[in-house]
Amino acid sequence: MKQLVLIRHGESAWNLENRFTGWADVDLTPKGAEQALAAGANLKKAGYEFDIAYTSVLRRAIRTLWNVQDTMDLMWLPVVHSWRLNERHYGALTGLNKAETATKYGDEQVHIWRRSYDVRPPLLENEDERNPKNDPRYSKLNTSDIPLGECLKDNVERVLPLWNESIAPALKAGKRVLLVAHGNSIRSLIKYLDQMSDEAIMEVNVPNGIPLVYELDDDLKPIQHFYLD
Ligand SMILES: O=C(O)[C@@H](CO)OP(=O)(O)O
Repeated sequence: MKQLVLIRHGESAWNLENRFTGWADVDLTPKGAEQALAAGANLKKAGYEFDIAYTSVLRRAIRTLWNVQDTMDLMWLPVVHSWRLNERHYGALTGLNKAETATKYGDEQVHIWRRSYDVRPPLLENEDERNPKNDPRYSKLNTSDIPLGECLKDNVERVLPLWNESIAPALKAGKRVLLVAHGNSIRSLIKYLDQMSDEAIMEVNVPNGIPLVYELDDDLKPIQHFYLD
């Protein structure tokens, strides 16, 4: 049996302020940091061990991983940081308050932006200071890989190369994998693993800081999955 544990980062400052976050690099709240410590404690208590960890290049996921590693006495664990695990890029909505945006554009429009599979949010202008090309951590990416706004479909297409080229081979080699990422990058993996329809995946909400354990067979087909709460 192959073991994959997915954790969405703990509560972030913009989760608390109800703002569209995407690639904005906001930190955890004190509650989010506690959620991450509790996730590590629960994994340790249940006897989980890991050989490698994957996370995004955003601090709310990285700090969540650090807290899990610290609690589990696994600070030595090899860690792969990949932009492919970043949250879905929220385009021009990044930083706006979700409730205020719903008042301005209507609940239905905001629901489409948040939960339709293949409708992108309004894109960033190329010159916008929030364009990831201005951020050194993305300087080595091809311009065509740098998003100005993504729907979940785009996120799935971004995550799968990392799955195919690195995560799946690690699992097949018997490594126990811990992956700490974001609501939509984890949704992308769940959709792929459980072969969910474009509609069904949009109903899945991944809670902050609760380990989601996947037990996989040798072909990486899920045997079962459950939250470790
Ligand atoms: O703001 C975001 O980046 C995400 C996750 O918090 O929000 P949503 O629930 O709309 O996917």
